[in-house]
Amino acid sequence: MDPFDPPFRETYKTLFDNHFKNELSTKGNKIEDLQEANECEFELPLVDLSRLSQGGIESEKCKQEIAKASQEWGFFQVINHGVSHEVLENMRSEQVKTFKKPFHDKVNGQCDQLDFLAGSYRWGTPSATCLRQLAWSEAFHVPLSEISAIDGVTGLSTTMKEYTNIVSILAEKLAEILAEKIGQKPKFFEENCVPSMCYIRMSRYPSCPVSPHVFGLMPHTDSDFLTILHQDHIGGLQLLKNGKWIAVNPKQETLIVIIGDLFQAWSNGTYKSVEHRVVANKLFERFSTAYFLCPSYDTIIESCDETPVYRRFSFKEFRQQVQEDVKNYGHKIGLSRFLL
Ligand SMILES: O=C(O)CCC(=O)C(=O)O
Ligand SMILES: [Fe+2]
Repeated sequence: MDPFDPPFRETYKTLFDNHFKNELSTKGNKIEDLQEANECEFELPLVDLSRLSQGGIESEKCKQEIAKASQEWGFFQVINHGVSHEVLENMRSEQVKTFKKPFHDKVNGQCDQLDFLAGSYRWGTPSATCLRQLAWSEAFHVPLSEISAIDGVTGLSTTMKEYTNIVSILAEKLAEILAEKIGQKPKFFEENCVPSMCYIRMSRYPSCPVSPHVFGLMPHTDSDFLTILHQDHIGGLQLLKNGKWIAVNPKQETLIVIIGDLFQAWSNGTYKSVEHRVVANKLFERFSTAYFLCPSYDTIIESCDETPVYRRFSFKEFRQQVQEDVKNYGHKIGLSRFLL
């Protein structure tokens, strides 16, 4: 264990003790479905976005691929997305440096010249009642408004600004294409997705000696419109398709697009918000950066279909319901709460 790692073993000692005591009596008790992911015959769609600027039939075909992947997979990869190699690399190296600060400085928000990160640090799962619910990861969860408000004095803040400026344009462009394909107003995102609600999550998954007994990140769906994810070369991200977990293998220079719950509701179930998770790695640490496209709290999510599957709700209502369910049941229930 490195000195900057969160104290997983000490803090969650009771969960570890209970788990391994039970394991001796029941044999196994590991995350039993982990093996399936590698035996996958499917290839996650890969969309070349350079065709969007060609106009005409190529651009139209590209838009159709984006919509099809969002319907069939709720997950796809993009290349030629407009985020340069340099921007991706800078973001990664600044992120690595930040996570390698002493654990207590990260918790107390006392990282040198990184005051804007204060209060944004998360690690583990405070509500976990068993080892399977413990996320073996740490993250900085930073609203865009925090980033834009700071003067770019440090490497990290300048790099984050640069990164989010360009990724937010990409997120909005993809969202507009998806809106157009279901007959919703493409301008919706420009009008409703304000920077104070969109955020970036920088994650680190330390190497995990007790893998496969814990996840890096538990199975979940994203509570936003869509997420743009950049993962490093280690791997571990998986998505659920037809009841099977499928590995999203790292591919250099690609970004991953994940459809969130709000798009599923707004499209009346046409686009899918699928479960995904991160498997902890025994030997290597892993880094990822996720950008979440979210609307303001009072934005109403309502399908334009004549026979809606979900009742209309505000984003605030959705978030409150998720928080309440997590508190009462230990996990998110999500969109099924809003079914008609
Ligand atoms: O780190 C990853 O690959 C996935 C992160 C993720 O799913 C999330 O932050 O919601
Ligand atoms: Fe996610």
